[in-house]
Formats: sequence, structure tokens, C-alpha cells
Amino acid sequence: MESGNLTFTMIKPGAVSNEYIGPILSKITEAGFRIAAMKMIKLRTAQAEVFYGIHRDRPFFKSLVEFMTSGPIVVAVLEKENAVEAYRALIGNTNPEEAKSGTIRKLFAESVSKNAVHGSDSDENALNEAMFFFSRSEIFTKDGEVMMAANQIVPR
Ligand SMILES: Nc1ncnc2c1ncn2[C@@H]1O[C@H](COP(=O)(O)OP(=O)(O)OP(=O)(O)O)[C@@H](O)[C@H]1O
Repeated sequence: MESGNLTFTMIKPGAVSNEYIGPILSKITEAGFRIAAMKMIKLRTAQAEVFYGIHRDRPFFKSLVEFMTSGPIVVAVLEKENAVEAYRALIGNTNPEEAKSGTIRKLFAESVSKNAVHGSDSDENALNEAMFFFSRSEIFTKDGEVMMAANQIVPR
């Protein structure tokens, strides 16, 4: 399994509380993504601060952390060729008003801050974000192998 075939997503609190988990997962699988790992969790403040640490100095950081810890989220690892780019195309622009029709954010986001889903922006971040929430033995790739490292696999 090459790292370029994996991305990481979160279904954010607003989308979970609006009962959009099912519709969003349908869009994901209809677009040809496999779900390699998935669970529902509630982020603690410290976790959200680390996950979004790159935005620590932005004016929206505090409200972003508060929103992301306000209720349960679904975290998942998705598998598809060229997964990062393909998934960012499927979710659409960060701001739903600018997202193309048919994209997940156009369909399910409420605003730029409550924008339904997260999608990794690089292969490196995809692996780091997947590893933030899952152990390697919890990620089941298509060829029936458990991911051990970015470019190293062993039979299950
Ligand atoms: N101007 C803003 N006002 C409020 N929230 C914002 C703003 N810009 C970004 N955010 C929030 O911070 C998150 C991370 O911002 P980033 O620029 O990384 O966007 P993104 O990569 O499209 O989103 P994500 O990382 O969640 O996929 C966004 O998804 C959004 O929820």
C-alpha cells in the first residue's frame, strides 16, 4: 500500500448532530473510496489543540477548538488512488458558499467554521493524521494487509 492511496477525514460535530453521517458516507463510497478504518469519538480540548496546532495563531483558533470538541465526530481513513487530491475535490472549498455543486461541503456544510468535514491536504499529513487516531493494526487496506509504516506492510 502506497501512502498516496490513503487520506484521513473527520465528519465534524455539526454534520454528526444533523444526522448527516449516513449521507456523507454514501457520497464517500459512491465516489469510489474504501473505508480502511473508522470510529466515532469525542475530541478532548488538548487533542483538538494539537490536531489544529498549525492554526494556533489564527483568530478563529479558539472557536475552531470549541466547535470541534462540542460533540462526537467520526474519524476515518479512506483508500483510493490519489486519495488526498480526489477527496479534497469531493469535499469542495473550505467555504461552502464557494464549494462546487455536488460537493460534500456544498451539500452538508453550514458555514466556513461548521464545514461538515475535514480532509487531509498532503500525503504526509494524511499519514500523520491517521496515526493521530488509529494504531497501524486498526487500518485495513484493500489488499488485506495492515499498514505498518508509510511504505512497509505485513500480512494480517
Ligand atoms: N476564516 C475562517 N473562519 C472560521 N473558521 C475557519 C476559517 N478558516 C478556516 N477555518 C476552520 O479551520 C479549519 C482548518 O482550516 P484550513 O485552512 O486547514 O481549511 P481546510 O484544509 O479546507 O479544512 P480542513 O483542514 O478542516 O479540511 C477549516 O476547515 C474551518 O473549519
